[in-house]
Amino acid sequence: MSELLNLAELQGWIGAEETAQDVLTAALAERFHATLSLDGEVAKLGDVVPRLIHFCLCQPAAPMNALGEDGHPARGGFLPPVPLPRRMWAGSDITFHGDLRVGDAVQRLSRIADVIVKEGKSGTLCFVTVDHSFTVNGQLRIEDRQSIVYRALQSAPAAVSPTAAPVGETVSGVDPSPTLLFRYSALTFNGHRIHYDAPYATGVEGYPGLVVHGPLQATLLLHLAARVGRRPPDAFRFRSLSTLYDHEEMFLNAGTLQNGTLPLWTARAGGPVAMQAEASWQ
Ligand SMILES: CC(C)(COP(=O)(O)OP(=O)(O)OC[C@H]1O[C@@H](n2cnc3c(N)ncnc32)[C@H](O)[C@@H]1OP(=O)(O)O)[C@@H](O)C(=O)NCCC(=O)NCCSC(=O)C[C@](C)(O)C(=O)O
Repeated sequence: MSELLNLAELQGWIGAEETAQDVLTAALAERFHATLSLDGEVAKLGDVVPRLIHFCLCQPAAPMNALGEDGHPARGGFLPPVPLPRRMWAGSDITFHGDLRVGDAVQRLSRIADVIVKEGKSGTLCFVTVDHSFTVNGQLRIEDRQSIVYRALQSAPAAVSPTAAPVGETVSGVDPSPTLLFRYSALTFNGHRIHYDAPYATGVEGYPGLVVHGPLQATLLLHLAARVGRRPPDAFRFRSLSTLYDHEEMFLNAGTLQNGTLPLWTARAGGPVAMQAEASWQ
């Protein structure tokens, strides 16, 4: 384990809670629809909105002087002060109990559920698990268990599986252009520089390009699942296993829908699985 990490101290954050409020506006619904190139009509006041729009809601609006070097709010407030600078979204496990609609006043309660350290092939990994619940008028709509991973700057590039991802039964290509990445960052009020600041992403964090957001990949996969399953899934979970960058086309793949479950994954052409996901219907 890295000498910098005091796990017992970081685990003192377990149980910390934060609440946030937001109103789901027609403007957000329209911009989300446009950025994700979704089919159908844009949701209007009172209409059900597309799933995973909740990633755009209740985001912290830290003042400029409260940001860390990576562009996220500095750690040590709600999130534990993990002293490993490279932050990535590792995965999420989401259950939809109901729909969100344009005009909803949404409340998010977030709680630090766990902090653990693992030794990965690329070096020390610190995983922070955050449980979010989204309610409207006191009614639970979404439960979302998010896993964030932190890594050292000097850690080796994550080992990339030599096995190319299989090609799905349904495949769709997306150009993860800097414009798409920027618009998604704006939708989610995410100042993380790895997605839009190429000199920082390559020179400081050592990536070969701008990093494609985990939640963007997840949202694109969920909407592919909704097309294959002919309705939005009731649950969705994903894990980011390798990184995708802006300079290579990203492929969204869906496997075979069986017993109400659909495997999904993203990959670049000839590359390994980047995000592994599963959509399920009750
Ligand atoms: C995390 C990396 C570095 C580990 O890569 P590695 O080679 O070091 O790990 P490993 O040796 O394969 O595995 C070590 C252990 O970690 C576990 N593990 C391994 N991966 C995961 C995962 N995803 N979720 C949960 N567990 C994971 C794995 O199961 C194993 O556990 P074990 O020892 O108990 O068997 C590597 O998997 C990787 O590079 N993943 C891609 C991450 C990514 O691209 N995320 C999306 C973009 S970042 C983003 O969206 C940011 C945003 C939106 O701005 C934001 O800040 O919120």
